[in-house]
Amino acid sequence: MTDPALPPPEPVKIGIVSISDRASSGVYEDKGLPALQDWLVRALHNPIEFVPRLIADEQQTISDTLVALVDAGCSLVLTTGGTGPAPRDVTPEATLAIAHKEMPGFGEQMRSISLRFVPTAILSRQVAVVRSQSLIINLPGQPKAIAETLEGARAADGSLLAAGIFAAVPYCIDLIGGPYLETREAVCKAFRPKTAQRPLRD
Ligand SMILES: Nc1ncnc2c1ncn2[C@@H]1O[C@H](COP(=O)(O)OP(=O)(O)OP(=O)(O)O)[C@@H](O)[C@H]1O
Ligand SMILES: Nc1nc2c(c(=O)[nH]1)N[C@H]1C(S)=C(S)[C@@H](COP(=O)(O)O)O[C@H]1N2
Repeated sequence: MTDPALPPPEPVKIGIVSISDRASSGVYEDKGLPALQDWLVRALHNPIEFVPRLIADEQQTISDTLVALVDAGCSLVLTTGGTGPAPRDVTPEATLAIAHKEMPGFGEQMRSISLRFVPTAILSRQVAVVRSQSLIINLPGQPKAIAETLEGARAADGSLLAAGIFAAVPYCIDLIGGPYLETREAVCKAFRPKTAQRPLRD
């Protein structure tokens, strides 16, 4: 049971960016932004202000969009799409171009989790970086890959086979000076060292 004396969760601004030539030009319906939004609402207790962007696979547009979202105060920016090897897949290059620090563990863990779902997981060149007080993470373009990489792989009984990368996101955001993110344990159990933990909400 949640202690009623707990202060309310801090608000957080999150940028969500769907990068797809076809979705951004109307060839197909964008499923990236709804998938990102749905998962984050399920996973977090914090009130979220989403800043959504649907853009084409153009390196400069992607970099400019990421910088604008960071400047607008997004503590977290999640992108989906454009991480593969095709000529128009330039999301990692656009992300690294505006990085202050690279965070290689996120990409490594996402590829490792994703190999439990598809052998082509190794084709994703996804990266994560810190820019100012914002963590930016690339996710693959397949809409189902969003929950897979954020939440992890589960056995039929619901137990975790591989931890999703979101478990490490709240503490990373603590360390770069952002709001205290509180996750719903049924979706994602955030890990923080004991000294950084506040009372759990559920
Ligand atoms: N925003 C999206 N909405 C719905 N489905 C998507 C989206 N992005 C990707 N997909 C699906 O995932 C597949 C792989 O994504 P990928 O990012 O490689 O797309 P793509 O082949 O480069 O084309 P595009 O950039 O035009 O979406 C796509 O072929 C499509 O079926
Ligand atoms: N979890 C997960 N990861 C995944 C996939 C997937 O379906 N699920 N698709 C893979 C495929 S087929 C490709 S080509 C790469 C790059 O995808 P992108 O260009 O859409 O970002 O992500 C890979 N990673």
